[in-house]
Amino acid sequence: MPPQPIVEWCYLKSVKYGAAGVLVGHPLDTVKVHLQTDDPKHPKYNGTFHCLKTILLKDNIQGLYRGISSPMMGIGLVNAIVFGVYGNVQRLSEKPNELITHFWAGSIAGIAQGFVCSPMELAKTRLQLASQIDHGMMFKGPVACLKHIVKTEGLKGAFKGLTATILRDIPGFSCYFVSYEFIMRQRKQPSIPYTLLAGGCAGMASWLACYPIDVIKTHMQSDSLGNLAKYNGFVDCAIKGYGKEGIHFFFRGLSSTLIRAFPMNAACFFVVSWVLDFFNSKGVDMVVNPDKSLNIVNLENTNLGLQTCSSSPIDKLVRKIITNNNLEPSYDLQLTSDEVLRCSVKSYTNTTSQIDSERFTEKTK
Ligand SMILES: NC(=[NH2+])NCCC[C@H](N)C(=O)O
Repeated sequence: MPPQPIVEWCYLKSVKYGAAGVLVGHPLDTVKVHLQTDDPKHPKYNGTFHCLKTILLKDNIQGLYRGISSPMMGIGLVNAIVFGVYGNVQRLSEKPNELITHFWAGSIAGIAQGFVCSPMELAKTRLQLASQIDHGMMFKGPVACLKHIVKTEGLKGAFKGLTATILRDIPGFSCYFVSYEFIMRQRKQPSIPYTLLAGGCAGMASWLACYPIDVIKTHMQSDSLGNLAKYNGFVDCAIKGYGKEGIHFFFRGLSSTLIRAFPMNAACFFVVSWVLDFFNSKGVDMVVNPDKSLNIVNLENTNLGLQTCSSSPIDKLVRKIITNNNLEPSYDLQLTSDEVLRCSVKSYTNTTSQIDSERFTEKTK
């Protein structure tokens, strides 16, 4: 395996493309938060589109984009933690290709990102609902909002909703990765549209798995600060919400979440698989056999356990390696098994340190 510039790379990519996803998805996130916190006795909104329209008419496009700076600033870090932790846990486990491993790796990633995600979403939620909470106080941005919270409530205040965030994201991310893997495994060579479909479905499945906990999280994070707080914690919030409105409480805002989840996560997985493709094309390993034939291990689909939609035909890849290693570029290429490509090199000038047979055997085990 290559060393870990992967984290840096993923970070830079996810900042860029994560930000694009946030830009597209934020209005529906705002709708979700408003629907979740609407008063069931005197509802202001009667559905996703009504809510969208009402906010637009009242507050303009600004109303829908309020609070966006928080996920904009945090999404890169959150995604880097999610995909970095998930990938490494999955890769280093004993059975990296079993679905159950993806499940555990996703859960651990969900816990790890919670510590950044929770304050990020706290600021986001409070900015989105600015006109209704904090005495209608308008903060300049997420940093000003969190500063105010830390000043009045202490550091603990900035982590309001942490338990709910982690409890949401354990099922959220385990379901996210398991469903993505499962859908991708239905195809031998997933096309680009298929990869987008898999990512979109994984996003929707993950929100279905954790939505009621997300409702509680939003209520915890939009609750008044200090002594004025309505809820005494996660369980108290769930009981009070259920008591007030029954099971319906846990599902308000679900449709806007699902609509948002599809494009957002289709794009997210697509970018990730594209980034990994880049590494996979470097992660091809090879060994020169005593008979001067060359074995090339195609690491595609093993790196970070994500299946990729490779745009680079293996043939091109092999050519690159051959030239990079100053090998004679004419070769016969044949597939000897799913993972191992054997190509005989007519002649070669030198063997670089990249070529070592032990790594080869380990990877094909
Ligand atoms: N419930 C979850 N956290 N699911 C994972 C999806 C995360 C993704 N960034 C989204 O907001 O759609």
